[in-house]
Amino acid sequence: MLSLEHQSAEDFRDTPYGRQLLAGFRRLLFAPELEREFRRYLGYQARLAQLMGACLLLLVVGGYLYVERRLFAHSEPQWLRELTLLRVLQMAPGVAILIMTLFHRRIRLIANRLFPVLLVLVGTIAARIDIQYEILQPELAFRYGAGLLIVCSFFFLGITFWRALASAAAIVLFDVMMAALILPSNEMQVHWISVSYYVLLLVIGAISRYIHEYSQREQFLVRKLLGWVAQHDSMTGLANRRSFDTALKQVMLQARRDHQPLALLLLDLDNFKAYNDNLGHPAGDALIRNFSDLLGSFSRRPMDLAARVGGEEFALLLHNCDARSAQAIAGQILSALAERAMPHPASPQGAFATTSIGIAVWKPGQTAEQLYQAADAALYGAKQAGKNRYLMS
Ligand SMILES: Nc1nc2c(ncn2[C@@H]2O[C@H](COP(=O)(O)OP(=O)(O)OP(=O)(O)O)[C@@H](O)[C@H]2O)c(=O)[nH]1
Repeated sequence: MLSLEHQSAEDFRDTPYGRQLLAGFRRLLFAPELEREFRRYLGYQARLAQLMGACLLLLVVGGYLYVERRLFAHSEPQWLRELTLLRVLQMAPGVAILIMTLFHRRIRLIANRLFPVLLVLVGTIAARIDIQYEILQPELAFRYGAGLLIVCSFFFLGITFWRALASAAAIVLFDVMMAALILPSNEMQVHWISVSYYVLLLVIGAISRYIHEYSQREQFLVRKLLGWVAQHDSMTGLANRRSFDTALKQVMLQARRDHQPLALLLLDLDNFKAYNDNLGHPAGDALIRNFSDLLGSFSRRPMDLAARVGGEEFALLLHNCDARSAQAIAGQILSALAERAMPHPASPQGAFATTSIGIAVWKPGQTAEQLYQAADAALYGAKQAGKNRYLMS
């Protein structure tokens, strides 16, 4: 990794993406939550490759089937019947993949788990056909189909390196087992040449896929980090004004749909200019971070949001929260800040840093702007009434 990138990751160690970039992922495995997210991303990214892979499989196997039926029509009817059945069985997963990739997202997610199994099935059938060709030794033989599928397992299905490796290894293993069962021992010795070829393809495929997936994972983390940066305030890690505005609209829609109350708290640190003037700007920054940390702990449920909406101005959006609960939470915030006892030598309100809070509860028909204005008016009222308190609109 470049030193500049390393530096950026260091700056974002508070995010799961930054932490993962710093921790590294040489084993091609993220922390569990991130790993799930990455696999979903990989599945969606690979949709086109999966469609192409399925079409290719149908085309190649269909072509083989056509030519084989013409070539062997007169010589080995029993083998031909078997071969036709095996080829049709090989085409079935291709059709299944085609159908599943065209379906809804959730079905595709389930389908992604099935792909390694289907691949092993197609590969094992290919190995079985190859062994039969070894026995019959016809003039023209479409052999090493299993080798082709070993390589394909690393590139077409959008499955992780480890799953692809396990699938490819399973194909080789099944091939060895079938050959040991079917071939006489003198022919088995020759078959080891095929096996060594499969192993070589497996190693080449695995190395290329490892390098490819490593850079895919890096890109994924950097993309996620960029998304995070666009939505968060860099100093505090809270949501920024832009993502707050978006979330407010979304949560309001949800509240309207569910007929649930929604509360907005606007918070402004008291006498912050005097704090800066007295203790210096870096100390002011530290107070902002400390307060953000406190406020973040009050955004506990998935649809709640704590944001820094201005210099020393914050917002707390509380889903399914009525006026009584909102006031109780505002009271808790004031107490928690008092408990932290952060000295404020220039505050007329006392020895420690305090905040004022304006509360507004959404009323049906109210727009996001109107709700914000109501909370802002309440905040102004709290300041006018002597600060270090909350006021309902
Ligand atoms: N250290 C620091 N100061 C900031 C930051 N953003 C804004 N400020 C300062 O915050 C101060 C806000 O001052 P005012 O708007 O007058 O508010 P106040 O002094 O808190 O007065 P009241 O709100 O009435 O209690 C200004 O001096 C800004 O320079 C920041 O990121 N870091």
